[in-house]
Amino acid sequence: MIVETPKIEFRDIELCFTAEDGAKVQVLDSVNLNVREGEFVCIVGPSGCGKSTLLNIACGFLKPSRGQVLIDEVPVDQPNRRRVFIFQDNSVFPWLTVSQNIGFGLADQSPQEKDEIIRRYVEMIGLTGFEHAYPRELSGGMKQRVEIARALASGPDVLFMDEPLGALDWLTRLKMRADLVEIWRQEKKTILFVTHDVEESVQLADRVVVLSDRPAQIRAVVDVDLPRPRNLDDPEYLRIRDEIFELMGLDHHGIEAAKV
Ligand SMILES: Nc1ncnc2c1ncn2[C@@H]1O[C@H](COP(=O)(O)OP(=O)(O)OP(=O)(O)O)[C@@H](O)[C@H]1O
Repeated sequence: MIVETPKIEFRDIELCFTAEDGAKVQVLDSVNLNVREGEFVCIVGPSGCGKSTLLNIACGFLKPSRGQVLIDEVPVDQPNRRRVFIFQDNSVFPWLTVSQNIGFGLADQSPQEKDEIIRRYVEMIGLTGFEHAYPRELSGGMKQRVEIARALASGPDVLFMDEPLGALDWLTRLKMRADLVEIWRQEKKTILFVTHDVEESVQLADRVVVLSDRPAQIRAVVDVDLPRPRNLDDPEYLRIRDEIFELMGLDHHGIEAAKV
């Protein structure tokens, strides 16, 4: 029997912060999770439960109080340029053009290789014609595409994404989700993606990790075994979505009614 080595392994992660008044705040409790190479895993859970904290530990920005994260069987103890973190708040450099932003991390390549990589990612994110534009000339969605392209161009093997579409309007967000699926299909990177949005998680992920209230534990890991691109009217898609809502203690029908 072949036992697959996980790409990312969370082993019994606990994290406590010390608040301003000295009180201990436990954020994560006994989190165990294996992520396979090339897998797209979404993390959902109540606001403030510890989703970002978990990602920050995996990326090496924070040290757990107990347990450890391993990537390729090596304990994570600091950030590494092969693992890129993408935040909700766009952090493209305003003084650089689209091409310069995308090429920013490419110090080891020849000028020809660099141009080729930039061209490839400009095309992939659909910004051909905007190579020389500055971020101030781009919409929010376009800037977020540049951010994703910059991350991919640097050749990471793992992408940590913390609500990367959270600041976008609804329509742009829908489009970006579809684009993200396409980019992931082409690149096959391992992605750990935090979102508030259950629908988004079911559209994107191979598996959805549902966290409990703080201190967060893994309440369930839900497989989304549906072909991509996903049909959002597919009864199985809707069943999985509603299962996750239920796991989070939410009634999807109630939410729909509340929107009216
Ligand atoms: N540096 C810190 N010191 C003390 N407490 C912190 C610190 N960072 C985060 N926390 C607390 O840890 C908890 C988890 O925060 P985290 O940002 O991981 O939650 P989240 O699930 O990502 O939240 P949201 O869904 O609202 O983005 C929160 O209660 C937060 O106040």
